[in-house]
Amino acid sequence: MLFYRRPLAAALRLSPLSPPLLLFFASASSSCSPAASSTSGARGCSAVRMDSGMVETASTGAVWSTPSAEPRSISIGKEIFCNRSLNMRNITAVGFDMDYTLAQYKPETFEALAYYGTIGKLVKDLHYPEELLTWEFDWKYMVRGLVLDKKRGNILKMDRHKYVKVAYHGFKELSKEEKVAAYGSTLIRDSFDEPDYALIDTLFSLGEAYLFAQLVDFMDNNPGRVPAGTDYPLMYKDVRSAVDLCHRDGTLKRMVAKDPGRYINADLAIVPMLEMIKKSGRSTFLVTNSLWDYTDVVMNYLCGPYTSDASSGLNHKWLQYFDIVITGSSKPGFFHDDNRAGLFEVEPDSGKLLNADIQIGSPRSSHQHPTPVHKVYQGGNVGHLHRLLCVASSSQILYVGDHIYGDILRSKKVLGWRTMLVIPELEQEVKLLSESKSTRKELRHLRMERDSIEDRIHHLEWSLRFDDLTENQKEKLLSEHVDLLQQREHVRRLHQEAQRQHHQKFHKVWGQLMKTGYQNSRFAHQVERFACLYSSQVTNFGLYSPNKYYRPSEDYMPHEFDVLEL
Ligand SMILES: Nc1nc2c(ncn2[C@@H]2O[C@H](COP(=O)(O)O)[C@@H](O)[C@H]2O)c(=O)[nH]1
Ligand SMILES: [Mg+2]
Repeated sequence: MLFYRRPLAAALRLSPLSPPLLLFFASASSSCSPAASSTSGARGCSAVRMDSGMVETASTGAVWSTPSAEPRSISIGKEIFCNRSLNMRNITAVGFDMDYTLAQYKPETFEALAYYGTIGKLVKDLHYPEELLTWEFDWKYMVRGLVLDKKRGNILKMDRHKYVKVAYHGFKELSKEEKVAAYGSTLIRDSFDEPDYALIDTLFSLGEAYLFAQLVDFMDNNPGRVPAGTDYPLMYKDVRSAVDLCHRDGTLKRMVAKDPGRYINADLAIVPMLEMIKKSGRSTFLVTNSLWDYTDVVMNYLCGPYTSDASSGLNHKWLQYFDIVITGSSKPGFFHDDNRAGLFEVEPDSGKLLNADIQIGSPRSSHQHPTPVHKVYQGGNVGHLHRLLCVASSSQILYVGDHIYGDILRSKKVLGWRTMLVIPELEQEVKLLSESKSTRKELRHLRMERDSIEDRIHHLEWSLRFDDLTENQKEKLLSEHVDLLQQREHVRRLHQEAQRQHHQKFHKVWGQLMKTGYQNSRFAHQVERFACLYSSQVTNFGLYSPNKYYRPSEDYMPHEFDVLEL
């Protein structure tokens, strides 16, 4: 049966500020009291259950300043790692992103919601076959840092030089030859960027990447069953539009508002961390792309144990922990100086937007609290924020976010903000890494052995070129050569298998997040370049002194590894 394409349904073009949506969240508020939240949020417990298998939420609520008899040690999975030195004494304002930074979504429920919502729209609005409704989502399959090749229907993992090291067509792994044929040309180095490629650089994108792979497989095996005229890029576009709509039309947010604990990990350490920052004399701010009504739902849930009483739903008390809140910020555009987006004041109870005809103080030097007239805004740009915060220099701002492009790259590169990237996957990665010391040693030995055999082979082949060898000598060298080739093949296989097993401990398909083979992955490279600090959870920030001087570890070049026996 053929399904015909029609232009993207008008339904896929809702305005982000659609009034019904704002109204919906205003009326949904009563269902968001702590009493209405689900059991999985573990609210009120002294520790939070690790639901996702990926994220261990911080969670006794203890912060650095909590009095304790013994000095606390920080487990490696909760450490803050430093790429570029940062003295907190120079920081006068600490800002936070909300989604996937303060609010850690549970992928098994939240991303599943996005996945099934997207399929619903593909079938209903874009005439994909109903069979898609029976598909299932493996939320652990895709990882951050992957790149989708929209034209070829491939999913790629690259190293820091943008060499494709792992590649799948749908769910079928490409052979080495196929990889080289598609991506091996060193003359035409692809940038692997939009519009032909899509970067899976936020946890929000895991579902759409998985669905794309499923659709590629489906189309290959059932060419007549996707809407006529559909090819891989168009399929990606359809998925993207449908995901986008799920974020805008309430498919996701309505469900989260009904039961935040089902979709978001509660984290009792958020409020103590924010309080500690404020007590240290710094301003705090929130800049999120979410609109006010949803921001209020999520923040009320996250700060709820400290601010809610039985009679109130969304009481906005969480606002006390922030000096400025900017919603609907449209990052990364927000960070562009030439962004002319208007700034609106948000009236918290009604959600009404008013023109922000504000009297904002001029920049002051250091450690002075801003005294803005209002607290909650929508839109605007970084210039507005600087004036609201009264910072003298952008390097006095530390911003914590989860999205390299949306939160970190531009804010650091162009504005000079200091940045911290939240990478929930890191907790598991460092744990496995610390357990794999002996395997890594073994891998290094195998690699050295392979190198040494290869050198002997080359030497032998060189010797065989000389004419003055007797037949006897030649025969001996040739038989040694055969032996060495066998040995090399043996060690190569051992090494390859050990390497494969080592990577599979991290992820069955894509391996270690921060590495591809021996090289840093493209994702790791971006973390290194753009994030001053990085850590598994935002609340790890509360485990350190607010005046800490973060210093990077020593850099090493390849020659130093051998000389220093690292
Ligand atoms: N319209 C779309 N919105 C999206 C998409 N992916 C995520 N989102 C929304 O962005 C904000 C992220 O907020 P922040 O706090 O991290 O700045 C949140 O409301 C998401 O729902 C998308 O593809 N389209
Ligand atoms: Mg975010």
